[in-house]
Amino acid sequence: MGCSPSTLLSHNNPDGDDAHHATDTQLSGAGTALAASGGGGGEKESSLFFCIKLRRSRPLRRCSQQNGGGDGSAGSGGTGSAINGDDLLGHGNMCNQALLNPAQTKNEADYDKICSGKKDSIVTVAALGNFTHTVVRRATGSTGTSGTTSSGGASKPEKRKSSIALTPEDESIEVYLRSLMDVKFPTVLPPNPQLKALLVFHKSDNICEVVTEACHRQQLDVTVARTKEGALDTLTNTNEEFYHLIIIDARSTKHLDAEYIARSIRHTNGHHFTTIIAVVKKSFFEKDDVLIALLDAGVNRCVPETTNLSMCNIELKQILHSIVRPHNVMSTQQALYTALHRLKEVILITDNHLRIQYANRAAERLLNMRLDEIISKPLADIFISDVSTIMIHGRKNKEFDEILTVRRKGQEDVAMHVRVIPVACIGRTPTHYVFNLDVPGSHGDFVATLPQAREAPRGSQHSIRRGSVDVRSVASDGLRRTSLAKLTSLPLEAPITKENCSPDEARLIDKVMEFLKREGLYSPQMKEIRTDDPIATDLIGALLTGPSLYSSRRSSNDSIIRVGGRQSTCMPAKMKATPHIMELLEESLSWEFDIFKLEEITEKRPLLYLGMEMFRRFNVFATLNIDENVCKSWLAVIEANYHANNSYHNSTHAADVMQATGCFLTQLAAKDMGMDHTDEAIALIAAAAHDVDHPGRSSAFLCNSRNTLALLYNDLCVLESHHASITFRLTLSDDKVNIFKNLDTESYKSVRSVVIDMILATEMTRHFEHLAKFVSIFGSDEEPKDIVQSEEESSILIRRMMIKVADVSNPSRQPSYCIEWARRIAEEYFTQTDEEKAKTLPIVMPMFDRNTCSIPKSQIGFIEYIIQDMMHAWDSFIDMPQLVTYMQINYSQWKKFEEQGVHTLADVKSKQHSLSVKKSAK
Ligand SMILES: Nc1ncnc2c1ncn2[C@@H]1O[C@@H]2COP(=O)(O)O[C@H]2[C@H]1O
Repeated sequence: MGCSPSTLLSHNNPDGDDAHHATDTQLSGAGTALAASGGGGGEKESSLFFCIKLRRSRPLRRCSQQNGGGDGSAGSGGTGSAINGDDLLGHGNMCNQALLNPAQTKNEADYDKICSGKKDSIVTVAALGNFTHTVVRRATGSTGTSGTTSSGGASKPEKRKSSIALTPEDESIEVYLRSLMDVKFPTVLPPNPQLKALLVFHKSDNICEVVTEACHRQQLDVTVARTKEGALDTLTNTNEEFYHLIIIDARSTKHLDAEYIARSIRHTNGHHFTTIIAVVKKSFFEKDDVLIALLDAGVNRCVPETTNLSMCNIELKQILHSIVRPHNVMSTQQALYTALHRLKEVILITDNHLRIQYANRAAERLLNMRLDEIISKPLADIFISDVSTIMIHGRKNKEFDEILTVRRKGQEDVAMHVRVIPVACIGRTPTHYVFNLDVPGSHGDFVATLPQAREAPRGSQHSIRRGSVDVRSVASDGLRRTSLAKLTSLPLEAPITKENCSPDEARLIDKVMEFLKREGLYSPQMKEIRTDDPIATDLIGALLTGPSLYSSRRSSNDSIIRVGGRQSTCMPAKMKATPHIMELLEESLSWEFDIFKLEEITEKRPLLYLGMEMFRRFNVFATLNIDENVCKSWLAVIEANYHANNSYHNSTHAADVMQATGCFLTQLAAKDMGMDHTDEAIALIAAAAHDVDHPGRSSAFLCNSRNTLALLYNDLCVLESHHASITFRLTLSDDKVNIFKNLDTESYKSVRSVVIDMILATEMTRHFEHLAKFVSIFGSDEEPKDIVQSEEESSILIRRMMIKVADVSNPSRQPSYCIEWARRIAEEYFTQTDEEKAKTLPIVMPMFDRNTCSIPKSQIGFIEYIIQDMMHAWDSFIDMPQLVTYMQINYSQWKKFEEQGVHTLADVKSKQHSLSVKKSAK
């Protein structure tokens, strides 16, 4: 046995005695992984780590990662065993492994001494990063070689007795133990600098003094803050400041708000794994809710105040041992997973039944599938070759190394060099297999050179400047692509100009303008509508202008609108997914999906069926940690609260928006811009619920008719506020439909705020503001570094734009669907006008009279003023040229209809009929 790579997936018991843990291989294995990544510089490279295998009864051998192990049995060849700590001990040798920084090793570890071959020598060597200590002790008590602290290791070890047989006079004993503690966790290289503690106490009373003294006894580097601002400043202001442990005085809320401080720390970058302790009054433990509040805020543990130094010391020791150290390890592992995820090489990890459990980004790219399509897949599905020999090798703890053919979704198969390492998290039989795939002969770059046809630019912010399809070649209907220059120059001018100022000042003004645009301080005006186009004026005016326009008109107290108070209790969600429905839903992520067919074959319950399909495809059940039946009931309740008698704003529209959202999420993921699972779930939920309980009348109508909703929301964003509000009222009304019930308080809050934000973004009066912000960020010619925009701010803009586009994507659907949507919305508008007339209410859109209105004209205006720029911007960002293509085709079609004198609903219906007859004749 030599130095063996170990598993990332193993679960070591963090407790237990020190001597035992010194034999753990996890650290050494991971260390070799790092050594490998160090690039094989041999002993000259001080960043490399060597494994030293120490045996009780045989001379010590030293091996580097490069030569594959002391006795050569566990190299990269085919005879290696499953990587397992116990295995190293399993041959009757008392074998320890540890890491040595080679530079230190040469000077400090006396190999000859270690290799003296004395039978009773238990030797442990630990060297950890810049806190390098090599301590070599013999259990007999005679002095071994002790190490020194390298640069950066400022620890002053305290003398103490060891629980194992070490000489009491040894000066490095504390350091030794500390290093030893670190090697016992399944980690690579836990950050092991001087442990730092921040004490947040508003004054230095005796409790604070005892805590401070205890920290000093544990050799913590202590900083004290007296106010919450001071504490938070320390975390954010100082360069790369971090603390392993933060102790907050939570005895009284008068001086310090511990809950607030803890929450803020958790939200500070880089402090997810900081251990937060709250010092509380003894009586505190009687108040369960206070305890929960602190824990919810991110506190790891509450400890009672004490003036007893030794009690405090013991408590602190336990905290360091059982919370701080595992946190340290977890943060290291997290970093490793991140690195693994970004590796150029393809890594897959399966369980012992060869079901895929983990795939890194390169694997997603190779397989041309997204992570959630890969996870849980049987390995046999991604290889054309027979994979049974992998198991056969694995059961014998042998590595596998062969050429296999990999299936790539929608792409040509490819022969890959596949190396498989069996690993055991527990026991000796492999529990997992780690796969490393590469093209034979290539040097890790193959995946990066895969056909880039569907490749998107990488990075967190994606500009829409990159070339998109030349839409002029797609349609020759006179509709011209609006240039991005035009988009970015939406009428956002402020009353200052750049004329007569220096270039520097002009640049500054540009920056300020850019900022102002993004902050929405300047609401862009809509494009000037041609006065000879009264239908467009009516429609666009109604969509983009607030209710004030109508308030001066006549009003009535009377309205037939009854909103809310519909189906709010849980209803049994009966679903009968017939083969027909199932077959149709197979296409549910296609832009050509037939939502009207689904409406028909589900007997007007498309949202339930499509919703379940989307939730399943995007793993929403797992993301929300919720039972499928709860999701089913939720969808059923939401669907029941859409008004089936609305011709447009019914559950088919909701399903359509959800379907479009699913397409966009898929495309974002395919372009390497994918959202995380929670954001995907939120987007789908918001889409499903975004128009729930829509009365089939506009907000202006509700204001004019003094509807209670308009009164409730002060005429502002009446409908959207109502959709968001009722979504949550319905969801929380019954545990059986509460899809959020398993979220913790923080997650629920953030999910809620994003759902609300997305629903409110569908409000059309802010259409150009949202569009302008989106374009100013993603269509900017500046590099993202010049744009002050956090990742979160960017994703807010993307989410808003996504739901907006989905909401009004009907002119970008294939022609027959586009016409049907136009017919439905026109019917709804006409019904509103009918009612306004009947009740002598102000008429919001007088041109939308069923006897006179030209539907093609309304669609031409809608596309020209609302849809066109938005689709170009979105297509340029997400790369879905079909959005623009269909829009162009539909626009031409409406123009033709207009020329042919097609105006009314009856005309459009007859056109629809003749089109469908033509289609079926083909
Ligand atoms: N094809 C269309 N023609 C005219 N107006 C539309 C069309 N599609 C959507 N809309 C309007 O755009 C609005 C977007 O928000 P709502 O769904 O609340 O209401 C929608 C309709 O009023």
